[in-house]
Amino acid sequence: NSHAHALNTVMFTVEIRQSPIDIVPHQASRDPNLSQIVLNYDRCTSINISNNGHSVVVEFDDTDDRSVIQGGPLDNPYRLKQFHFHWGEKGCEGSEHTVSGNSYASELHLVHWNAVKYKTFDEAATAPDGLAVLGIFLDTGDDHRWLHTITDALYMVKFKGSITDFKDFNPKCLLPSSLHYWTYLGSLTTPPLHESVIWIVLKDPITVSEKQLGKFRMLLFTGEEEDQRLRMENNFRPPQPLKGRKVRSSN
Ligand SMILES: CCc1cc2c(cc1OS(N)(=O)=O)CC[C@@H]1[C@@H]2CC[C@]2(C)[C@@H](O)CC[C@@H]12
Ligand SMILES: [Zn+2]
Repeated sequence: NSHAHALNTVMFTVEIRQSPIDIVPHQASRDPNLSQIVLNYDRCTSINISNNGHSVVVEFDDTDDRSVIQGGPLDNPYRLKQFHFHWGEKGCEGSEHTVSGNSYASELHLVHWNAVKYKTFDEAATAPDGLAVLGIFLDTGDDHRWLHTITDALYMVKFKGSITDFKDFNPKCLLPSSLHYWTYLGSLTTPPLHESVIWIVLKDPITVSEKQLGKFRMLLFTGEEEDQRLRMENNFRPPQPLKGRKVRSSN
């Protein structure tokens, strides 16, 4: 009958490489073939900052290879497209990846795409080697010297759907001192959860103050026209099953 027919045409996607994950350092394998990652952000061009209803996003001009990440697990340079953050409602949780079960207060994702193999970001976002996301943990402590450039702009993008110019910001100022990393094959952490991300998670966090982090929590999930005002917080996905994947560690 039609019901049985409908059932056997339903597509089931098998999810085997979902993100984030809990990273257990002593279970990660040191791979001598893993070179250091190289970030060429010196000619990067930020364009705007926006609230997409999930996070606050800074977008870059990705029409050429002016800002790329390469080396490490990557076979070719990947172009910087955007960065965004995930955070909690209180300091003890907010990151997406955890380390031996421990969360950080926030996590920064620098998103790059494989413009050598794919024509557009959206096409790359559905390919198994399409995206490379550099994850950086944020710890709470002293003020971060450069984060104010971003937190001072957040009041301009309070509502979902708001966007404003954000020029000449170089994300190099958000990197920790060491580029040691863990790497594994994973996915987007929000729907449609495409399994298209080579994750590179830096071992060392950067430090920001509670005051600076608090400014992210004044953003809203909701738009200006909506009567409900939902504070943007806890926009992180919990760790997903490893399903036999290997996490590799840089030297
Ligand atoms: C990696 C950063 C990123 C990209 C995308 C999402 C989420 C993302 O953040 S995360 N945390 O790095 O996974 C969810 C929406 C996705 C987008 C990639 C491009 C799309 C798949 C579009 O084609 C349609 C929906 C889009
Ligand atoms: Zn993210």
